Amino acid sequence: MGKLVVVAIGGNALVKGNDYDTIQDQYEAVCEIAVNIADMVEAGCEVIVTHGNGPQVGYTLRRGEIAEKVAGMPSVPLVNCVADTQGGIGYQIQQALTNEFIRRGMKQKVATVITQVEVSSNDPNFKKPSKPVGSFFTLEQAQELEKEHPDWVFVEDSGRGYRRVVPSPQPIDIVEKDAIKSLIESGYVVIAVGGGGIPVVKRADQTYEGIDAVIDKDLATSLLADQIQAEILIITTGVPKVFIHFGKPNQKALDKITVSETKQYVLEEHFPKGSMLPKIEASLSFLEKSGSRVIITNPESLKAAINNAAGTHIVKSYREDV
Ligand SMILES: Nc1ncnc2c1ncn2[C@@H]1O[C@H](COP(=O)(O)OP(=O)(O)O)[C@@H](O)[C@H]1O
Ligand SMILES: NC(=O)OP(=O)(O)O
Repeated sequence: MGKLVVVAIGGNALVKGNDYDTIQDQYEAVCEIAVNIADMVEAGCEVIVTHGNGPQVGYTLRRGEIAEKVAGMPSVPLVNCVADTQGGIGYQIQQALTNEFIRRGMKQKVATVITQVEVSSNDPNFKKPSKPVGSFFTLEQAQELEKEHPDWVFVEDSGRGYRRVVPSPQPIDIVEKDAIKSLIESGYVVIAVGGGGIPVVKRADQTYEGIDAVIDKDLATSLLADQIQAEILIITTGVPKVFIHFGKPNQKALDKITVSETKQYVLEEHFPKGSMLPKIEASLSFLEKSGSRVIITNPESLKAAINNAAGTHIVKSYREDV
């Protein structure tokens, strides 16, 4: 059996241009990433793919709101928007990967698992929305929209513009973890925990109920990687490596760092809250539980990254890293 690797794809990586990207544009972006994932599978890795939905879930929510306003149709609850994007993006990744394996003459099987992720209804994050979704706006546009919709909250998103935010509770349990594990053991490439998973809470009688939120996909991916005892967690995003002094003239790319060095960089505030920090927190959480290595890189570098030739590698300690 090969190394069990969980690979997360950022939702922003799937939208190339702007709000007017089509579904076909998104499929083309997915197809490019599928080539990189197929390379890893061909190199012998057992792979689970997770993905974000930040832009897409915001668009889906907005479509429902506009349909309600213009045509009086019932709006779609946020939790169902998450489920819709999980299914829609999962379908595209599943088809792109299946086709890539067919082209390569590989008999690899692919399946997407609709994944619920348990959160606590008492999570304090329900009271302070923090997860940016949907379009990017200028400050003036955001102020105008806030006037129009007093219940909407906007934040500045890592120098890229203003975005609406929704509650983002901490993931507690991946409900379908055993199904995901069984599929991997049966030889499937599995797509799971899309959009951070569909947020659900447990009722007193132990049954589940959906709740309106968007879970951070890096945190949910890290939890999944721990619960299925993966060896490596790879978080792909828009940059080939993590930097200190990011965006400044003295920025420096990091090749390999330990958990304790990473914690020091967190204290020195090298990683912004809405972008790189959740990835770093997810990485530390995985390494402090079961994981042995986290790689943060862009999708193009995946194959090189598993051969230690690309990306930023975070390890428990240099001594243990052989
Ligand atoms: N210290 C840093 N090192 C590298 N990238 C950083 C850093 N700080 C902020 N970034 C930015 O954060 C982005 C990743 O966050 P984001 O785009 O929100 O994630 P996702 O790819 O999951 O959608 C990177 O593409 C980069 O532009
Ligand atoms: N759910 C989520 O974290 O999506 P993004 O990675 O697209 O922000």
